[in-house]
Amino acid sequence: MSQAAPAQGVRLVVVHPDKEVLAQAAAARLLTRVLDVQSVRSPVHVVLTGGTVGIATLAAVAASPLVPAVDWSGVHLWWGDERFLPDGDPDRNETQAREALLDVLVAEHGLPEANVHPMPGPSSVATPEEGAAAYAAVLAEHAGSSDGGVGVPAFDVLLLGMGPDGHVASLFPGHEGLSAQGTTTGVHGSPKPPPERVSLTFDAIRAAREVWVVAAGAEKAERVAAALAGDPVAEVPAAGAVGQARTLWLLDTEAAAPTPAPAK
Ligand SMILES: O=C(O)[C@H](O)[C@@H](O)[C@H](O)[C@H](O)COP(=O)(O)O
Repeated sequence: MSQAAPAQGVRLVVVHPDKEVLAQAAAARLLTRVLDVQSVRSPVHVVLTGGTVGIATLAAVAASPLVPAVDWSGVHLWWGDERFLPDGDPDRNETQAREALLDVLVAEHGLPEANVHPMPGPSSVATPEEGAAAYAAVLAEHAGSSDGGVGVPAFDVLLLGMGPDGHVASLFPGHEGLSAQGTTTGVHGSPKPPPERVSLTFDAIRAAREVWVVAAGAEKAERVAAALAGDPVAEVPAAGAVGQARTLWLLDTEAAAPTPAPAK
């Protein structure tokens, strides 16, 4: 896998006072971006992320007065990764997203259940690899001509949280998933529990029109700085999270804090 992420599109770094404001701002940005895209094309494809900031963003969307402005019948929701746990498990990213937002969108705002595309878990497949293969097939079914032949829809916004080790989705430093071929990969030995997961690959992530990395907390600052400095993707996977047109880093002040230079 190439060490450095390909330079493509514009990168913006936006710093917010704290993680609550970050989630509110990311939610408002997401809703207005979906509205803008709907004014020129349909459907709109959005990739969701797990993690505390990702789920807080979805909860902020649910509380927003802008929700009724979106035609949810024309929105498809995907995941960047999923913990390989049974359907309904409280630790699944899907479960947390449904509780935070999706249940209301389906029940009250016309989001078709068929437009919600969760990654398979042990309730329907035997291994993370089977889950990855099944998800790749669904992604390919929805791929348009504008995905550059990658085999995924042209994701309009792909949300990613970032771990303190610089991982995004379930792509961890030094793990083989970083160089996985295709659009999805099974993950074993995740340093962040649970150990088994399903993840999009970088090929899928980089096919997105826009990639938004949301990160909060002092424990992220050093890896945020490393990613923004363009350190090798194998060391800081977030450095590889680049969108075709735009990459946004949406941070709170703690995650954006300058970090001391390493001792000589
Ligand atoms: O399955 C997961 O846990 C997420 O997809 C993962 O990639 C998460 O986004 C980061 O670990 C950041 O999580 P926090 O925002 O909670 O630090």
